[in-house]
Amino acid sequence: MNQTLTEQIISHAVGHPVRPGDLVIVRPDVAMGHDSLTPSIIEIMRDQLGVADVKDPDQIVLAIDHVAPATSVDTANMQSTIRTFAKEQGIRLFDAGRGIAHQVLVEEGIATPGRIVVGSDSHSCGYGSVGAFGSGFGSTDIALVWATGQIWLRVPETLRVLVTGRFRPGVDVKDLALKLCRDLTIEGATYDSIEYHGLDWLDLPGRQTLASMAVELGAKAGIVPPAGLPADRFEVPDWLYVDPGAHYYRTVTVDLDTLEPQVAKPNSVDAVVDLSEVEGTEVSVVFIGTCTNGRYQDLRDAANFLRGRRISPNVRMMVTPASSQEMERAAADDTLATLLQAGAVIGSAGCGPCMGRHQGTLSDEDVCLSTGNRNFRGRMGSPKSRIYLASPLVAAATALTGRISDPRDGMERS
Ligand SMILES: CC(C)[C@H](C(=O)O)[C@@H](O)C(=O)O
Ligand code: SF4
Repeated sequence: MNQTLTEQIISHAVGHPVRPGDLVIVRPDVAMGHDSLTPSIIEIMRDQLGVADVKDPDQIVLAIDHVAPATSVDTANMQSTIRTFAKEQGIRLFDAGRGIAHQVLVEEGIATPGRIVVGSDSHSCGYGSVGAFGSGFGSTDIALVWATGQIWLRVPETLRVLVTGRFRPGVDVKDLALKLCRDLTIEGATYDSIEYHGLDWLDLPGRQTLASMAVELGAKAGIVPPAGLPADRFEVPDWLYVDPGAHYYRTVTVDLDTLEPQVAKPNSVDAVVDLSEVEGTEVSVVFIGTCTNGRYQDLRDAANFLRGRRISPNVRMMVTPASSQEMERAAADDTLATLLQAGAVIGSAGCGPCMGRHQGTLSDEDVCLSTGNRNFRGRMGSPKSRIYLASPLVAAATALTGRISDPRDGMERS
């Protein structure tokens, strides 16, 4: 039977071939919970489902990443609840400072090709970067997985993104992710699984950027075929391969040879334009971080651009590494030092100000250019603030001038 990667993974999990539209019950390999929702998931499991103990502690992973370390007595108490629960149930916990779950589960080899990884977070689609079926679910669904080990799923249709060409200097995978938001819109792939083809050459961080933004198109999952992943870290099961006979209900093509730097304007992820249309817009904050663009390579790109220069005095620049490991790499060479010398503030590894809860919450007056994935009204703080989304390179160029700037100009200068 000819199948997409999505269909292969779900078929393997249920033990028989599935088709789009089938309703199936699967046993996810991993069910992740983080500090924002785990206390309520525990409550649902215990008070509403009447189940005291999780079915399989080895299936569950917990992370304290959203407001980490705690910022108030309330968040501190919620995090204590999570620690106690993890200890008592024998569940693996990545505590504050280790980093964003979506990054940590990839680093730790918990998300691997062919696995089903569900999480209480919409950006769980990012696990598709390693050829897993990663998907976000609501608290009740996750509580059910913890209680029973299982979840029900409707097999999604698969939308194929076919990428040709190569990025030109100054353009990167974030521009591709934003271009897809522009072309498909925020509802263009509702409940689909997106598969990104033509990218066997793309490195893992690039795949993570791309897959993490599948949900911004409404998708249930976003999978990059695992060919080209570092073989020493990721074993690809023999039943998981790109089948030339697979059926995609729709194919969208993007040619990287002609792709320009892209920017999403406030207040929608699909309000995307070529950078030239918003070039010169004044900003007060630049944020580099998140599960989309907070990795070493992102910090490195910004540092390379800013080396030996100071950011504009009109801008505050926040840099939040996605994990302790990524932060360590940035500290081991001159990446962190370069960013500090340029005037950046470095936050503790985690989600940082992405959701506006700490480490750089935006004021009424702020206009932010962020490397994150969402720019809804009030996303990073005040509902009066405004957020533009772009690549780390555009973020660095913008921090330098205090206005949305094209990194290609700076590259020519240096
Ligand atoms: C807090 C969490 C439930 C939320 C999500 O599901 O995505 C957050 O991570 C986000 O990015 O908005
Ligand atoms: S970094 Fe932002 S988008 Fe990613 S999980 Fe954290 S809050 Fe959500």
